[in-house]
Amino acid sequence: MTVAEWREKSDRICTNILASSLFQEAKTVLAYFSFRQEPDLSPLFTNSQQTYPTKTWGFPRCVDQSLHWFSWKPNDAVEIGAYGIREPSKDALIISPSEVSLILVPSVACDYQGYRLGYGGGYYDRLLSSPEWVKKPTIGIVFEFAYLPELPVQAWDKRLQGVCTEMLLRM
Ligand SMILES: Nc1nc2c(c(=O)[nH]1)N(C=O)[C@@H](CNc1ccc(C(=O)N[C@@H](CCC(=O)O)C(=O)O)cc1)CN2
Ligand SMILES: Nc1ncnc2c1ncn2[C@@H]1O[C@H](COP(=O)(O)OP(=O)(O)OP(=O)(O)O)[C@@H](O)[C@H]1O
Repeated sequence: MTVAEWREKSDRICTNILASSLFQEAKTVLAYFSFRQEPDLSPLFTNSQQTYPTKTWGFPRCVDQSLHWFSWKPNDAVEIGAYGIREPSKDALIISPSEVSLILVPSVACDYQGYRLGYGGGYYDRLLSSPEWVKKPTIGIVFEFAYLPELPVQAWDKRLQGVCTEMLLRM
C-alpha cells in the first residue's frame, strides 16, 4: 500500500467511526497508536476532529502479559514501549474499566463472525476474557482487504462485536 492510499483508507475508517452512534455516545474510548501499517486513527484523537475535550481517550501500555490503560490527549508525552509501539506515560491518569464505553481494537485481520487475528501476543484475548471487560463494545479495525469470510479460530479467541473497514462499519 502506498502512503497516500494508507492515509486515504485510514481517513475513511475514521469517518465511519465518527458517524456511528456508539462512538458518538461514548465518553471514554480505548484506541491504539498505529504501528507498521495498521489503520491510523490519529485524526480521531488529535486536534483535527476535536473529540478532545468531549471524549477521554485511553491507550495501552504492555505490562508483562497485560494491557494497562492510561489517558492520553494531544501534546501529552508518548514513550516507545514494548515492540517499538508508542505508549502513554505510566504517570498519566489510569483508565478504569467502569468508565470505558467502547474499545477500538487493532487487528491484522477480522472475519465475518467477528473473530480477530492479531500480532500473536494474546493481549486482547486476555483482556476480553476478564470479567470487567467482557461486556464492553468492541470494534475491530482493519482495512477491507483484511476483512475475510473465515479465520481459523482457537479456543481462547474472543469475538468482537463489530468490525470497521474503509467500506463499512458492521455491528
Ligand atoms: N498499535 C498497536 N498497539 C498495540 C497492539 C497492536 O496490535 N497494535 N497490541 C495488540 O496486542 C499490543 C501489542 N501486541 C503485540 C504483540 C506481538 C507483537 C509482535 O511483534 N509479534 C511478532 C510475532 C510473535 C508471534 O507470532 O509469536 C511479530 O509480529 O513479529 C507486537 C505487538 C498493545 N499495543
Ligand atoms: N485468556 C487467555 N488466558 C491466557 N492465555 C491466553 C488467553 N488468550 C490467549 N492466550 C495466549 O496468548 C497467545 C497468543 O494468542 P493469539 O495468537 O490469539 O494472539 P493475538 O490475538 O494474535 O494477539 P494480540 O491480541 O496481542 O494482537 C496464545 O498462545 C494463547 O495461549
